[in-house]
Amino acid sequence: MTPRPPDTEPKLRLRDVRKRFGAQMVLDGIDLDVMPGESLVVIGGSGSGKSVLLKCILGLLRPDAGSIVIDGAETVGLDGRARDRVNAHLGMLFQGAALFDSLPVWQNVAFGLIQGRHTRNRAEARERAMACLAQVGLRPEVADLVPSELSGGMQKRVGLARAIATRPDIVFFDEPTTGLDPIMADVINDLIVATTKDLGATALSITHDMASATKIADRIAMLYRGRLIWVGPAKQVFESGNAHVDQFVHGRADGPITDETDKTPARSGR
Ligand SMILES: Nc1ncnc2c1ncn2[C@@H]1O[C@H](COP(=O)(O)OP(=O)(O)OP(=O)(O)O)[C@@H](O)[C@H]1O
Repeated sequence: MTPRPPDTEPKLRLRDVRKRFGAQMVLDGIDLDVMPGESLVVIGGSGSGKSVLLKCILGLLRPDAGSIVIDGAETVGLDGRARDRVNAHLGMLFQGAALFDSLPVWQNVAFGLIQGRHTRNRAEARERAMACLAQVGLRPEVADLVPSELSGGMQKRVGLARAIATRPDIVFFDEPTTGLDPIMADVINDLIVATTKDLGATALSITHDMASATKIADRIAMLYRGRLIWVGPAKQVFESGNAHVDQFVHGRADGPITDETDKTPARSGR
């Protein structure tokens, strides 16, 4: 049998993506490719547009112009069922975990399985949820608690279990370590690496926590004033040769980044 050629098509391809709010240009022509199985992290200061970029990719915001191709198919302009079909292949860990407080943990994890019609069988959904909870290091007893009974770190684990429950092709991580102490942040970073590897998934994360970025990224891209000013291997981010990147990743007050809102790299557990 002839070996299958390696995947050379990006899992996610952005071309000239633009978004403005009134007079404020937030995304000013973003080009980005994320290859299958790759983990790419977008870094940038507060207000640099990381969340807007993520929302555009997820279809929660419509770009003013440009193209966002997921698995070879254009997604800009899709809505209703067509968008749901795309999103059924995506997993998302929201900032603050965004769990439903009225539902027990296992139902939070199973939510996407039932909603995305991966299964209609409640017992099967619970079984899958329990397996995902074990994967993120939570004991079975946690399954029947409600999120408010859990610590912040445990809630993040539940959010991660939910993100991977549907075995998505692409997982998105929105500031995954925000609000966690440095040790718990490191545990979550390790789990992110382990679970995405286990799925063979592609990962796109946004963060301003450099410890997290360097731990989970194969490549890092820096967003500044609406543009990706540097994209390169994670290992090179501290020797990028770009003065803006250098200032940001070392968290220096002095340098070419002059806008207060642009220079806020955070350590874990900011
Ligand atoms: N729906 C909206 N309407 C108007 N302006 C918006 C909207 N969403 C975002 N913005 C603006 O776009 C800019 C980028 O915001 P965004 O939330 O993407 O930043 P960020 O890089 O994710 O910041 P942080 O790290 O603080 O979360 C900000 O100036 C914000 O006020």
